[in-house]
Amino acid sequence: MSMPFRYRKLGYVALNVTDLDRSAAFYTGTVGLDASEPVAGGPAFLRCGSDHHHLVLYPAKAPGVKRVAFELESRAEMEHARRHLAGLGLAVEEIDAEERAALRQGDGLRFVEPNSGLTMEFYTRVLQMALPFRQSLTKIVQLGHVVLSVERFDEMAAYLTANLGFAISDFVEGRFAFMRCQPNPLHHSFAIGRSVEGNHLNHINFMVSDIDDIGIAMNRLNKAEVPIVFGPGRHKPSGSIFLYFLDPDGMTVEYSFGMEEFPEEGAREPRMLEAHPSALDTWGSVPKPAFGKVGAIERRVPA
Ligand SMILES: CC(C)c1ccc(C(=O)O)c(O)c1O
Ligand SMILES: [Fe+2]
Repeated sequence: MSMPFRYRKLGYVALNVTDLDRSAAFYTGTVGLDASEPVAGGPAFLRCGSDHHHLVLYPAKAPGVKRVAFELESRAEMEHARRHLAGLGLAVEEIDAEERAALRQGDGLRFVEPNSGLTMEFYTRVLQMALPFRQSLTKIVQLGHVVLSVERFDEMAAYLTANLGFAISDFVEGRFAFMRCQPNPLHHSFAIGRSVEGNHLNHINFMVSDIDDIGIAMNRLNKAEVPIVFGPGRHKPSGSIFLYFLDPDGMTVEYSFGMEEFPEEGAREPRMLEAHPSALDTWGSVPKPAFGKVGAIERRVPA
């Protein structure tokens, strides 16, 4: 499997939200992230680990994904990526000094994935916070993955694997492709689903360290009247136990516990799983209609 440059991990997701204070309060007070700075007028920098941010909220007219950012292993990998992306003919934009300072990042480049219109960012250095993530509400251990619904499903899966260093871990036939950013071991840090109604966010995921976090979250969310839209259940592809709910704009958020990991060498081949409800939940729950529906992919205006 070719690796044109080496990823470290899914770094952060930038979301557009229609009421910044309401969403910041939700992601801290209900989801359990910590704010790294006072929210003020935004963006709001939220974290679930030592990095300065894993979720960045921007005030906007419509909810959606502004960009998805991946951390690369080193500055040398950043150079490899820069050259590789230029060779693909992508217009690569360096993040300017002012924005890098606001993001507390040492570097960063952005480009648009041509099939989905998603802005992707690569970076290597982000401020490490002095105090540990508090896990005050639930034991979130990391930002897990992002899933998009896209019309050019086959083309995007082919593009990401042929050109951007992703490897397919599993398919659900014709419906979903789950991808790891090599050599990160997680079954998927990014996935796409087939859409017939435009390109949009499906969900973002936070991984928790304990199965109890899933059950406790279900009761906490029900008490707070947060709509639960799928689960609890267990995903066949990664083996994780999950619960999905809606944020104040109707965007879908997932908590999950446990996930298959892949070695860098000798990883198993991707499976083609039958498109059957039990491939998504072996426990038998089915998604509510609001699952994975809200969140436009922001179209980037070139500088
Ligand atoms: C239903 C969604 C797209 C889904 C399916 C399977 C997994 C997994 O195996 O972990 C997910 O994380 C999902 O979000
Ligand atoms: Fe997921």
